[in-house]
Amino acid sequence: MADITQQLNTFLVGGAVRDALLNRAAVDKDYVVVGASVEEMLRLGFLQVGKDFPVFLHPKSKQEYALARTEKKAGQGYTGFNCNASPDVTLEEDLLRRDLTINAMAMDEHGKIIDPYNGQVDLKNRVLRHVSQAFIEDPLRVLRVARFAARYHEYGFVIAPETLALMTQLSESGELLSLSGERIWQEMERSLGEKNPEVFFQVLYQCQALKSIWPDLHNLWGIPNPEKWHPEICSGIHTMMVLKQAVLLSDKTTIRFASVCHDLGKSLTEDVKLPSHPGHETAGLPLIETLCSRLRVPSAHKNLALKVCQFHLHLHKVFELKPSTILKLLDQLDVWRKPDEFTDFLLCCQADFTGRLGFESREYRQKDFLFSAYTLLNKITAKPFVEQGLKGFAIKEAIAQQRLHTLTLFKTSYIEEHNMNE
Ligand SMILES: Nc1ccn([C@@H]2O[C@H](COP(=O)(O)OP(=O)(O)OP(=O)(O)O)[C@@H](O)[C@H]2O)c(=O)n1
Repeated sequence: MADITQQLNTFLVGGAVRDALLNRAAVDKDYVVVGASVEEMLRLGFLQVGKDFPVFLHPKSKQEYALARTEKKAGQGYTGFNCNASPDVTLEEDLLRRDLTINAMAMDEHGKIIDPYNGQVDLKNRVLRHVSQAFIEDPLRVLRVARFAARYHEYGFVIAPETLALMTQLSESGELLSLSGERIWQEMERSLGEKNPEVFFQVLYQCQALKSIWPDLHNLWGIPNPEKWHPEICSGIHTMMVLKQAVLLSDKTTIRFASVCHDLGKSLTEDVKLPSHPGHETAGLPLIETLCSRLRVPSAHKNLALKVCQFHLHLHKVFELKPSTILKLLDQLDVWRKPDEFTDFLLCCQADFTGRLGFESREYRQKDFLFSAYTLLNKITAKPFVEQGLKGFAIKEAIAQQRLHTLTLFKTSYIEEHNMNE
């Protein structure tokens, strides 16, 4: 039986065309339909999904088919659009409302590319360029361009100066404040999953968007650190270096997000105390809480970020801590109940340590030490104490004693074995 799309004039559009030309696998396929009406789509069996726009799902393939449309911004925010999806809207008109030239190409059923805004030239020259002034009608596009810059950094893409100027204009107009937290987080989390997420934040910093969407992170640029521990000096640059190191260590966006958050408290250090940052670990906690509730950041991301922020210095200094303090640290990290989060915490601390100019390939023994200590202590169970007839609180006490004893011996032998006495 013939597919219902054969009765329509359909074109593959957007990301699928772009990624096909880049020889990159596309996640979604979006189609645009020219010359059809809502009634015709429904009659053919498509399922309407768009509330604000005439977007449909193919009943079998579940791929997206949208009627060609033009849009005009009518008010503030995302929903303030006047949309015209009448059958006389042309493909070129539909492509004109799109964000970037590389996203404004279409492909017909024979594989022919329709490219009225020179997307192929920009793709070849590795340029992210807006299609028209309609770019500014959707402030989310500032974040999208930053995300594409992060994703395609490895291919050598840069943002066209005139597009960056438009992004700056949009950011400085305050329009970004109308974006919902969910939409910001969606772009941020996707960017964190890309190969060069630091480019996302750098671009947003450069065009002043970070000032609107995450002012505490923006404020880190220009905040100095002691040169001995931070030859790169600037806290913003350090944070980006940490994120790059986190990418080398893990694919998890939880780890990458926590790496970005770990030094936020430094934005609050009083000038007289600079370049040191006493108490920045606790100062950062409410900043993370506020951001996470504003952007509705998932709890796994938030919880790891809070732990890394509060305890990263404890791990850096772990060899200076008494065994009883190390045990307390393990309890505060909730390692006995959350071993996976603990290993993520260790990776974040490693990224913080190696994310400094000239420290990139330095060994971070603290991680190895604390993980080995945890593995050893985790073998201590209640069983022998139960067999001795101990009960309730006495068992807890006995386990704590045994852990302390084991840790004391382990720390001494570790330090000796690694010649770390002086
Ligand atoms: N704010 C937006 C969102 C989307 N689009 C257009 O809609 C297409 C599809 O959007 P989407 O699926 O969100 O993005 P993709 O470009 O497919 O990118 P990704 O690979 O990240 O899904 C884009 O290519 C672009 O032409 C746009 O112009 N402005």
